[in-house]
Amino acid sequence: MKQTALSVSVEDLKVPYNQLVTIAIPSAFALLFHLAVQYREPYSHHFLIGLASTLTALTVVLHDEWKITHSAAFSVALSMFGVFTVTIFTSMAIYRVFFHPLRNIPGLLSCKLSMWSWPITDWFGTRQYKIQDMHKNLGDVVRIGPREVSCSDPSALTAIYGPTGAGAKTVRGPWYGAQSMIPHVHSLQNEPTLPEHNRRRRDWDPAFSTKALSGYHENIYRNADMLLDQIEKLSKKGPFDLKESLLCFGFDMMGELGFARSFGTLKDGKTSHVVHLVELGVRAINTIGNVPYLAHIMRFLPSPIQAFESWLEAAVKWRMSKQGEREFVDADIFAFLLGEEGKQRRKLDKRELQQDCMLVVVAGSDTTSNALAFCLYELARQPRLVEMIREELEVHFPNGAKPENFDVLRDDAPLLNACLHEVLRLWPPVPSGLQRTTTTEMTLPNGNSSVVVPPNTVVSTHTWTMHRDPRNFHKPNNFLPERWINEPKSKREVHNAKAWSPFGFGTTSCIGKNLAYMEMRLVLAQFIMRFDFTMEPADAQDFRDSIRDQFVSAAGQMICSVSPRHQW
Ligand code: HEM
Repeated sequence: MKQTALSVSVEDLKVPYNQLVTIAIPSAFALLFHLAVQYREPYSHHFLIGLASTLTALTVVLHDEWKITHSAAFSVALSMFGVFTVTIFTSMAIYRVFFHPLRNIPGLLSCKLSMWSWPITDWFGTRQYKIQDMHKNLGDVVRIGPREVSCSDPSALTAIYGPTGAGAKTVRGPWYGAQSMIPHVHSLQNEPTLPEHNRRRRDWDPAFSTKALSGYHENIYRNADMLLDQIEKLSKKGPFDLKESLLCFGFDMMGELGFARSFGTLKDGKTSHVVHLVELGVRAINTIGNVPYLAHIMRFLPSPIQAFESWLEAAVKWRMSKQGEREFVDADIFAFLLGEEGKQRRKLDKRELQQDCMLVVVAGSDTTSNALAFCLYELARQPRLVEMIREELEVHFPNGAKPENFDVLRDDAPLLNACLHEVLRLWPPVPSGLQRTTTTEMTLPNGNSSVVVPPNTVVSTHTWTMHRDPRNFHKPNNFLPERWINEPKSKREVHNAKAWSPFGFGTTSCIGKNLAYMEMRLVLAQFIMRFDFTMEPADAQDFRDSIRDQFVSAAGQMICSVSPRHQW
């Protein structure tokens, strides 16, 4: 009877017994090795698949020497590879679901088995909803990856990001490694260990000191004026995408303050290809951040990531060639990072500067402009609230004149500031968790009990869930700025300010918080005083539906009707 390729017996093939043993022994060892190390070495299966491929290739290459036919060698190789990989994946699946130290923590089966469901979720930007649903249905501590847990109890902020205990010993999670693009080259945000991060952060701090921030006033005023003038111009043609104008403001600000170079988008009246490149690059990097080894492969293939990297390289080269030339600002952030200003404790290499360049552009632009867009989206639907803010601000804008010193907006405009706190609660620009990897056992609060996770577990708190949890804020899905001003009237009006963490927590929290507030206050106050604005319900719904979680939030068009107020 004619044998089919895959049903040949060893005897038929005449594969020498010794050669089979040569293949079988390392395979058996490989599997045992995998079973033994898969928790401590979560990527061991990649090494083993590589080994299987090598053995398979060897079988094919050596078929002459082993005196078996080419097709028989191919069949053996294929069967062996199949058996090998199926065994590894079965062993992985069984281990992850039934024997893993996190096996008792509830989670979706797809998450327990692998990280591969996340790239799809992240490409479509629905991570915040998926994790929120898991917390709603399964509890405060849920398993969102084979070795990853998310916590929605606010006291976990101290446990995970706090300066003492197990939190102080954590390192950045695997997502940050993928952001680095170049292995072992990090931005401040991706620096894996806390001591090294803290050393670097000391070089950044002077760029965000009170003195430095007052040096940025002129830039913020000028760019805010350009933004408002551009809005006035666009408003004459009918409803337009207000979010795009706010994005231009965010990018131009960070270009000037970051490395003394404006992106010039406010002048041109539209976002440039660089802005789109950054957005696409960030979306791609975030998507594959779940599977960090993919990021390092993608770097070598033509992709938005590669194009983004080339742009960063050119931007840093340009800035280094302009040492001492200060067109826009006395001392930009890069002046401190390059050691032109202040005392530099650690000289950064060119590739680290590129990573920091990405951090400045991404962390400082999208976050602030999105927060402003979300705030105006909420206010467009609450004209009474807008009137109340105007009443509050009238004193600072007598007869439409601008205040001489915008610090009054910080010190004497509680409702304006409450709107910003509230929008950062309801629509946090960084909605999901900030991964940390434990290096020692960590106890995570879980309602009235707690959960202990072992070293090498990836942990995070889920900002979106905590901000919209009725146990932390009453009517959590409503935009109610008054909650930040008035004392709760009854026990039912829960207000747990400790759950509010849009800027992260601890020593790695946002360095740009004060700068962001300065920009947002200035733009919001002037916009409200200068314009009336509305959104059609359908446009408002479209905007809301377009909001995506791409580590930093992203959103589609925000079509608004804006008209200058005659009093202004
Ligand atoms: C509303 C606006 C903003 C929000 C909500 C926000 C949020 C955050 C969050 C959540 C983190 C922690 C990230 C982590 O642990 O991985 C962070 C870090 C950071 N942010 Fe912001 N950010 C904002 C504006 C800005 C601005 C204007 C800048 C100016 C450049 C900035 C620069 C940074 C930097 C450099 C870090 C890294 C800090 C470190 O690792 O030590 N951010 N931000």
